Amino acid sequence: MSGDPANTPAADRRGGAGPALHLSVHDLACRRSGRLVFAGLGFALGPGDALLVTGRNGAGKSTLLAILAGRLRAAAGRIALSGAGEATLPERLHWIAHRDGLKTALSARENLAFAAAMLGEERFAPHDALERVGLPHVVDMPVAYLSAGQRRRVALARLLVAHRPIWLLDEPTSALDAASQEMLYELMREHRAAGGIIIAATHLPLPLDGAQSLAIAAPQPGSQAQGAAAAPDWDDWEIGDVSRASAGRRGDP
Ligand SMILES: Nc1ncnc2c1ncn2[C@@H]1O[C@H](COP(=O)(O)OP(=O)(O)OP(=O)(O)O)[C@@H](O)[C@H]1O
Repeated sequence: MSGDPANTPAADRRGGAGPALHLSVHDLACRRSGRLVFAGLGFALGPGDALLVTGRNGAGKSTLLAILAGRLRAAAGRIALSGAGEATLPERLHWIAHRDGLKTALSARENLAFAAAMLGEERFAPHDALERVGLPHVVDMPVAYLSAGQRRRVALARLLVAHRPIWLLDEPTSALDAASQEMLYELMREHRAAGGIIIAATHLPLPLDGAQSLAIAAPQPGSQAQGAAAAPDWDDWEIGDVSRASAGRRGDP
């Protein structure tokens, strides 16, 4: 399939055949090891939108992404997803975390084939995705033999082997040289032009035109995470439907 947004059908530009996807977060709070990490976080994103999440080390940027990915439970708040049909939020997103999640004994191609099989909605073939991130020469090399920047690029190639309309990117430029950063910026531009949503946690400026900003600050002394985490329920919610509260899925490891 072509990666050129101009060749993408209108339904695909909205992230699928259904209605446009919207994601909103209201009054989100998180505790880790009993300590309140953040409280009162909120934002609303639609097709083509981007959110830059900033904050000092330990502010909770990765924690926010992990909650959205369904890996951590929020202490309070609501996450509303509409336009996803029967799909859950974790089923509609890619999460490129600090750890690359690659199997070191497998080749780059095998890692991407595995990811495509796991994620479904196949898009680029593994070889084509590796070509796109500038790594056609390492397709059959075990990931253990790759440099940090090459491994990061293989991880980023996962964005291309399966279609997911929401990208969660944690320090996406980490270990990338200048040319690879430009490649990533182009992928992000194409994704947004095709109606995708990007949430990026970063310490460095990223060229995401018109992006919203969310600066996570330390919670005020005495602030509370009100309410209990609800059971996960990722139905097709309407934004602002406050009667249907949700939080993440699992407790802190
Ligand atoms: N596995 C864990 N168990 C308990 N607490 C954790 C765990 N991992 C992180 N934390 C705590 O959660 C808080 C938020 O951490 P997080 O990694 O989300 O911060 P961050 O803003 O992404 O930081 P950085 O800029 O350093 O990447 C920190 O206080 C950290 O100590």
